[in-house]
Amino acid sequence: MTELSHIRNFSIVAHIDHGKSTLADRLIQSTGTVADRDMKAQMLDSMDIERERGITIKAQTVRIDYTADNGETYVLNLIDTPGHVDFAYEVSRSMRAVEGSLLVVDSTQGVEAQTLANVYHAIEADHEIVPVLNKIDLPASECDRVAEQIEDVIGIDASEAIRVSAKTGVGIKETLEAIVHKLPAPKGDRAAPLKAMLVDSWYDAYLGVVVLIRVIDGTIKVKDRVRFMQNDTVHLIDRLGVFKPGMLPVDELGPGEIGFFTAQIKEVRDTRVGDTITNERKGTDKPLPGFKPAQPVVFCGLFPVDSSEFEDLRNAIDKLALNDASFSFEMETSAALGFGFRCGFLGLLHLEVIRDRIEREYNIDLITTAPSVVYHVYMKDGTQQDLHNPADMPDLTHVDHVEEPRIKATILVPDEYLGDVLKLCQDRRGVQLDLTYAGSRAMVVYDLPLNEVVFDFYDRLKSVTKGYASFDYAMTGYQEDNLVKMSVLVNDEPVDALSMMVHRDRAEMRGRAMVEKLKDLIPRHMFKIPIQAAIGGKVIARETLSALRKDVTAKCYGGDASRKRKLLDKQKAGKKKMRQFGKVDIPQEAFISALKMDS
Ligand SMILES: Nc1nc2c(ncn2[C@@H]2O[C@H](COP(=O)(O)OP(=O)(O)OP(=O)(O)O)[C@@H](O)[C@H]2O)c(=O)[nH]1
Repeated sequence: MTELSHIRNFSIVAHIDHGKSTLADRLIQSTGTVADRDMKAQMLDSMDIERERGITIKAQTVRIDYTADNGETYVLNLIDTPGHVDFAYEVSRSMRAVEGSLLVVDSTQGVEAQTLANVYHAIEADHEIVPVLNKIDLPASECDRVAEQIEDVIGIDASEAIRVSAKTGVGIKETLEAIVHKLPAPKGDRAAPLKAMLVDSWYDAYLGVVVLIRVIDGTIKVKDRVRFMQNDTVHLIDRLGVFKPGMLPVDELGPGEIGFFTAQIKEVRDTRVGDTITNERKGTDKPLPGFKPAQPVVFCGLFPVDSSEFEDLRNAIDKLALNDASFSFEMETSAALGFGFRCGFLGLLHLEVIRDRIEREYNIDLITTAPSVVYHVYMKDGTQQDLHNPADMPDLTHVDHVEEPRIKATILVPDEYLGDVLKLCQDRRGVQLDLTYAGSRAMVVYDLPLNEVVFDFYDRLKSVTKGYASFDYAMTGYQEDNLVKMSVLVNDEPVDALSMMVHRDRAEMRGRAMVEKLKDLIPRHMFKIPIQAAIGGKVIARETLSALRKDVTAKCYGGDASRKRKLLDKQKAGKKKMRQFGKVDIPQEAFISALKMDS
């Protein structure tokens, strides 16, 4: 139990790659929280995939004991927050558990789109913010310019920004002192009934569900019976502790403290982030304002390439979902792809992470169908349905109108690429909301349909700006537009996995691009194959794949059966990565490639 005046709770906000994890590592290391020999670079990024991609996904936390220059020892609780736009929701909720933030900006780069997005979460959570200029060891470091930019663009005082090199350790002591002296101590009442915030939870193979909490009032001890107020369930605390960063048991957690407990909870789904935890008896009657659960916004189908792996895929998805309440799934059958799952994700990165993990950790080859957003379809009979899969779009004659989700996108980009960025946004049906300059960088704000962003917008943005643009977005709401389902027919058979929702004005262009691509991607067969794009019954684009003139086996001399068989076997092996549609084999890459746009 630590006195409130000696606790500081904080998070670090930064744009990707500006050095958040490196700084966290330094703070942990310099305070002796982890012995040097145990120090692995980037302690806080626990999952392999995160380490490989260098991004932090799951919020983690660590308790640091620091003896300040005034001789007093403080407990500093750092909650690590994810830096990527898909996980904005996790950022905002973990911010509510702390009182302050270090705002880390790479002094060779300056403020980026995610710096802004994340610092706004901190401002919204009423944080005291300490600016930190990182990477001052690099020759390209421009602290004065970047400090000025922080003041101009974000509007907070950066005159006392701490100059740090998380790499060499310069400025780390100053950072620790600033945490103690500039960030406020938490408030709370020890004598009040228990009130704790459920900050995060995850599944551990040995312990079951581990719950991360921030105690607001009262105390929590092992063997306490606690109530989850939103869920209205009661659990017996069987283990209580803090992260240093390994799990260290404690007897009690009091106001202002951050720690974890386990209570024989089986599934992450039984724990709602943002829930208020109180005593079973004589608990508080004033729960904390709850968070809204994260809603999946991007959906796609995941199918095993080899249909005999369906059960393995089910097993993999079940396991992944145990630890990720924001990932949703249901079984789906596709005429073309067989049995699979329709899955919902927070965004494209989330999708990629899950797909990679299934392929890598569970060794299952997947076909991913086009990512789609959730449309609101209003029927003529006055009913409304949420459309998660373009293949399920009702017949147009019954549809009154369709609404699609829109986003507000903020893009920061060096001047010289601005023209290309504006063109890209315009091509994606964007409406410009704002354009301002901060030094030699432009900040553009666009209202865009999420649908136009989900597939390859990041890739396109990166390529037209040579990687210099940064991007962030937030959902703004739904808006009606002229949206229709485009189906694709190969050899007169509809390929449901290639259906997509498009804007009517762009349908022909998209249809043409799609059939042209498919013509290149589908190998020639022994017969002519028409490839068509259609809206309702109307064909809007058509290509024909001509027939193979020669039999592949024709080259073999008439009687040599074994050679002939070898050749056919070889063909068969090549077919493994193909799916059959009617009489036509379509290679797996065709599904992804055909959906990429070249605009
Ligand atoms: N030269 C120099 N490099 C640094 C410094 N701090 C971090 N880096 C490097 O910058 C890169 C990004 O640092 P990270 O700590 O992974 O950045 P991050 O902000 O945690 O990134 P995400 O976890 O992806 O959000 C790494 O290659 C670090 O080694 C510094 O002070 N000086």
